[in-house]
Amino acid sequence: MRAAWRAADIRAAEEALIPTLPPGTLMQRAAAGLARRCASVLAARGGVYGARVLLLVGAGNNGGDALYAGARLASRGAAVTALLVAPDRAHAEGLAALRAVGGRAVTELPAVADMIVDGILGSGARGPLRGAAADVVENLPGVRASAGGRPVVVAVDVPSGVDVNTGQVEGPVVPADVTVTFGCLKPALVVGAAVTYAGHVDVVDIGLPWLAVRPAAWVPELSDVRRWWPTLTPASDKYNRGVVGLATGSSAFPGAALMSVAGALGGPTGMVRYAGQVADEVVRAHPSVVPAGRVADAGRVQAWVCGCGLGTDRRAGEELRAVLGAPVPAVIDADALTLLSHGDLSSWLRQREAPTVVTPHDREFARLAGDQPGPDRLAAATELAAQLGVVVLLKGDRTIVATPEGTVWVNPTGTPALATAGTGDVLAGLLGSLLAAGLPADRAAVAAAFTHGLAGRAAADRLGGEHAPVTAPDVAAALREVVATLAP
Ligand SMILES: NC(=O)C1=CN([C@@H]2O[C@H](COP(=O)(O)OP(=O)(O)OC[C@H]3O[C@@H](n4cnc5c(N)ncnc54)[C@H](OP(=O)(O)O)[C@@H]3O)[C@@H](O)[C@H]2O)[C@@H](O)CC1
Ligand SMILES: Nc1ncnc2c1ncn2[C@@H]1O[C@H](COP(=O)(O)OP(=O)(O)O)[C@@H](O)[C@H]1O
Repeated sequence: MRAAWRAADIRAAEEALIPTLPPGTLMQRAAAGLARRCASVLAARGGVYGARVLLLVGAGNNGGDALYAGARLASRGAAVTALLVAPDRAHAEGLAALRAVGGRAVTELPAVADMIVDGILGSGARGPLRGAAADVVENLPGVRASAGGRPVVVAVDVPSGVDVNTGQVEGPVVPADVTVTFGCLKPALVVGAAVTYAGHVDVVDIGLPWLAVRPAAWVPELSDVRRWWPTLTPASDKYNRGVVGLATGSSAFPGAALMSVAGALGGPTGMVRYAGQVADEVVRAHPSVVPAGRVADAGRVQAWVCGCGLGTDRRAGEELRAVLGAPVPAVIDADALTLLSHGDLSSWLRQREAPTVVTPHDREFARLAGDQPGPDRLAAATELAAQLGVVVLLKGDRTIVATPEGTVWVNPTGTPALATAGTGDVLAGLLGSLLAAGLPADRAAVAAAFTHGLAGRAAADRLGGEHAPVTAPDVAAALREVVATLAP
């Protein structure tokens, strides 16, 4: 797993480190890593020698990094020009270093550049880009590469125009093909609208120590999910692998039952029970499922999934009560979230001792929290988790998992291929299976979102690419193949 820290925490760590090192060491490390990456990008596009590199240089140290990196590229034969956004506040030593190797400073945007290095703003950004910085960014689309087409853009630390701590984008922004970030990830590189502007993210080691404060977010990796995933042993049987129950679907929404059951069958449990109005359809589609009409009649399970397509009538409310009253972990999704937001049921949630995961998309989140998550999705998910005392899985292109204790995860595997009806039901079923198999609620939620994202990608690949018309059954089918690759 990788951590994304807030700008102020990184700054504090850097300031503690600086007195222990010769002056300028951190910036030189940053600039060396940046220049290395720029050179490899240029090499792939015809070479460093003779390439026209335009540095966008802001008033702070982010501009300093760009200037020193530009000097390194100039000494390898690149034609480097620095556009000084705030000429009287540009990093003086960096500018001198660039000039010493033949680089030029300008105050007007040139018409041609093969590469743009965006050093306007980094972790010192406050609010949307303003003044001369905003003007420069508005005019960037007019710059063309020598061979025609668009210059390749490398962002220094973060793309200029993003909120480093939340990933919010409110005004003009410099979209990057590559972001070279220093020391560690930042929230804007993993969550929020900013993510789409960062391109490929490279972390350069500048010797920053592991920070002693809680990260803004953790980003899981495949190795984490592999480590957590329950394994089969010769002693496994259908009961000790865990049994998951699904109180989902209704006569009005039979598909939600089928999709959630398909998700559960893709998980690690040994048995799936279904309790609901469409048990016949479920068994016809999935003969291994053990059916019942109501939660009370379903037999023992180690976790419940409730809500996908359940409806919001009196019967649905009774089923949700039965699930909330059961002393086993529960996933509360879709219609069950709407039911929760209505009556007295949220107090049932607080009284539960077994772990609960709620899985809202933005509109369901608004029903629970009173408002949509807004631009700071990390904070929104964390606040709701603390308020309800449950794990919150906030769906989106970067699904967030927040615990009541304040630990936050951002899933990196999401794909727009999942933006289709019923994929949330598949996710809920899979999550229930992981809970029933004994994973702690936060790990189960993180592993489910991660694997679900991989399944969305695999389904799209199988149909020909990311724009293929993926459906929820495709995702459920791909899930079983993805899970097969998780074996140690
Ligand atoms: N610390 C270290 O040891 C290391 C740091 N490193 C590097 O330093 C970077 C952080 O540098 P930094 O703190 O100087 O801030 P930075 O992002 O350059 O911008 C500040 C300037 O921007 C201005 N400004 C702010 N908001 C604005 C807006 N919306 N629109 C327009 N202008 C705005 C603001 O102006 P002011 O508000 O003061 O008028 C101020 O002058 C970091 O990202 C990394 O690249 C690396 O070298 C590794 C070692
Ligand atoms: N643009 C997107 N990028 C990545 N994932 C997405 C995107 N849009 C939706 N998803 C994912 O698809 C799923 C949709 O769930 P949900 O809205 O509950 O659908 P349904 O209720 O129809 O099953 C969630 O896991 C969500 O994170």
